[in-house]
Amino acid sequence: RNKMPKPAVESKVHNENYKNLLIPSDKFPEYFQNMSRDDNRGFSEEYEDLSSVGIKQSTVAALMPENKDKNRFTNVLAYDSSRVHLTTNDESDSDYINANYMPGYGNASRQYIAAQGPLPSTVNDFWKMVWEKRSQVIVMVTNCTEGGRVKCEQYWPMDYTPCLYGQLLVTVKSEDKFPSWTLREFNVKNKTTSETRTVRHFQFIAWPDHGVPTGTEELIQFRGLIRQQVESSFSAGPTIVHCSAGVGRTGTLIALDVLLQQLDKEKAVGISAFVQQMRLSRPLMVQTESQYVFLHQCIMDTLQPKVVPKSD
Ligand SMILES: CCc1ccc(NS(=O)(=O)O)cc1
Repeated sequence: RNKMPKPAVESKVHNENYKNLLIPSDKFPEYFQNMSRDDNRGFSEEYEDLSSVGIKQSTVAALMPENKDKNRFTNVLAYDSSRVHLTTNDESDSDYINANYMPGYGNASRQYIAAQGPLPSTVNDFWKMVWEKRSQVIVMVTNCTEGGRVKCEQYWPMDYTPCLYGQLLVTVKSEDKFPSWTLREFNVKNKTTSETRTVRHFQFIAWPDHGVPTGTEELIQFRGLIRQQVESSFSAGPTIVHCSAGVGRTGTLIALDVLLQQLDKEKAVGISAFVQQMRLSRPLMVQTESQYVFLHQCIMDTLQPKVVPKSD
């Protein structure tokens, strides 16, 4: 039988052994190039392999009659094993919210909460979660409406007038708009105890649903602002990240934050392994192949920053 001619450069980087393992920084450009071959064939195969991870887990709470209307999408339900539980006043109350704890870098557990964008009927539950889990950072990676469709209820005041959400009085203290994101600071006062906290809101406004931002730079910069804030706020609870369904853009942002920490500390990244880990906690995390490839592009652009031509 005619033997296939050996490829010009015998790739030592892309082979089965690397699947699900760490890719060393110095090997990443060649790895990326190999996975991109034949119209992203390597990425497509690896992403397809993720499709069954975690999907057999139970969602009993999400499907209970009193909770069904708390889910924005019938096919994006919180797994029982990792879901966030709210306190209840009595047996009749429900502890359910469509939100799951997510691991962070280095197997740190419960570093994030991945949540769907609040519905009109779940805005008070969302603020109750912020308070009870002592979260001080909320990351929103969607607009409230996109293409004329509601993606998320606006769960904070429209102006500087305080609004009451259940027992929590929320006041907007500042709002700073930038081309791709808006930064807000909320003052949250618990009416029952009079305790007051500051919660910071980071909203990325340039990320189409089911897609990716135009370039990697803005999202990498946005992630840097969040990382800076998280690392300066001690004794805070999990960082809450949400979009509309709380899986595609939310999963991609959380993965970007963890993988850039891994790259920094280990000079290596395991993208497939972390996406698998997230999918054991919430379905569809990193919802599209384009988002999966985008994560790899973010690592490439971090390793090989684009040179901006000098203007004369
Ligand atoms: C199928 C339901 C669904 C709707 C929207 C999204 N996108 S998002 O998770 O980025 O908001 C993901 C899944």
